[in-house]
Amino acid sequence: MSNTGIADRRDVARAIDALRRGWPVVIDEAGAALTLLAIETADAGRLAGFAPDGRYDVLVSPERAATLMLANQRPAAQAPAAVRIAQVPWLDLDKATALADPARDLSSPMKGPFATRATGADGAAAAALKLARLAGILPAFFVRDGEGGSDTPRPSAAAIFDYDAPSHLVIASRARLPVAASRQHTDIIAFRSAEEATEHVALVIGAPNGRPPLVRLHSECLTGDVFGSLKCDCGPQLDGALHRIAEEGWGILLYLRQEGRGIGLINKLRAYALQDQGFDTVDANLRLGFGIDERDFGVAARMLALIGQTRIRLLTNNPAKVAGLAAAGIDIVERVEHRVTANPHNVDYLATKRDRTGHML
Ligand SMILES: Nc1nc2c(ncn2[C@@H]2O[C@H](COP(=O)(O)OP(=O)(O)OP(=O)(O)O)[C@@H](O)[C@H]2O)c(=O)[nH]1
Ligand SMILES: [Zn+2]
Repeated sequence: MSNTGIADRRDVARAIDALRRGWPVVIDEAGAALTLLAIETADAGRLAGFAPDGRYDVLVSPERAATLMLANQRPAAQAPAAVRIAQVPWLDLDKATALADPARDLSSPMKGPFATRATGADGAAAAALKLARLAGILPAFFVRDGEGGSDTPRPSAAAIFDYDAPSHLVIASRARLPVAASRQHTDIIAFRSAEEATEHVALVIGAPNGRPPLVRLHSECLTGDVFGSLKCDCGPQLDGALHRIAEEGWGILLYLRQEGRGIGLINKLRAYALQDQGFDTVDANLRLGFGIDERDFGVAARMLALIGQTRIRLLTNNPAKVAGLAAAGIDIVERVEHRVTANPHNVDYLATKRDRTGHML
């Protein structure tokens, strides 16, 4: 179970809420603390309240720093948790926004030079980036050392890292759900963690027949699943997976609420805007300051364990899903290829999956 208590988790929840509203947050880490204000949700008044003396630095992710061609001075083997850009007189809200938001990279190229300095608290800085992802905002902050006000949410770095641990997930409800793809008995199971608003779902099609179930991990894609977007392959993959499982007569589709490979809908649409400028799906994520794939497949392993099916056949082309599930204790007896027909709009996306993220296509 969890390493952190209810009070810790409440502090993380309050911090996520505060970031989205443009309020400051303090992250505690053994003896050091960072006070943060998210750049995306800041405005002039909030920034003045955050730093009445006008003193602040800017904290960005290593991925964003690489795009900006900045890095903390460290041995190369020791990748920085985050990169802290020291304040210079002209680093105002507008310039900080340009540092944070790649939408303006082409129209307003960066002005420098910038100097970087030690983050002050590496664990807290790394936790800040995770908090941004949990809040669905750009991972970039105004930062000061030490205390905030007495009413400022103050989670520990450890509580932030533990916050979305798969062990918090429980089955909340199970019901019958006839679906167009299948004539077999189908159940829908909803999972919930007290911490997160998102509800993961499993469709259990057919009944155990002695063979390990055919399992598909599908990550949420609003644009592809609901609107029939042609930019990706999600819609046809979802439909194809349901039919494939139905043909087998027994299997499970996990619908994981990990929109945009874990960066959330708004950040995915920001990545799409960058793709409109010519960047591919990998570079768009990196320019935004995220990893290429921010999903944790431990959640899927936990769902399978709760359903009681930990020996499976996995429908995927993605080696990271195989590795992630195996690392979380799932026995994958077979990987089953999951191809769909390309279209003119997603042919480059599929080529990038093959060439840059190791998909077996
Ligand atoms: N950040 C980002 N996410 C995307 C983009 N295109 C699709 N996605 C997301 O990628 C996820 C789709 O992943 P999956 O269908 O699980 O496929 P996969 O990881 O490529 O692996 P397979 O099992 O081989 O299909 C969904 O969450 C989509 O929202 C993109 O350009 N940028
Ligand atoms: Zn998609």
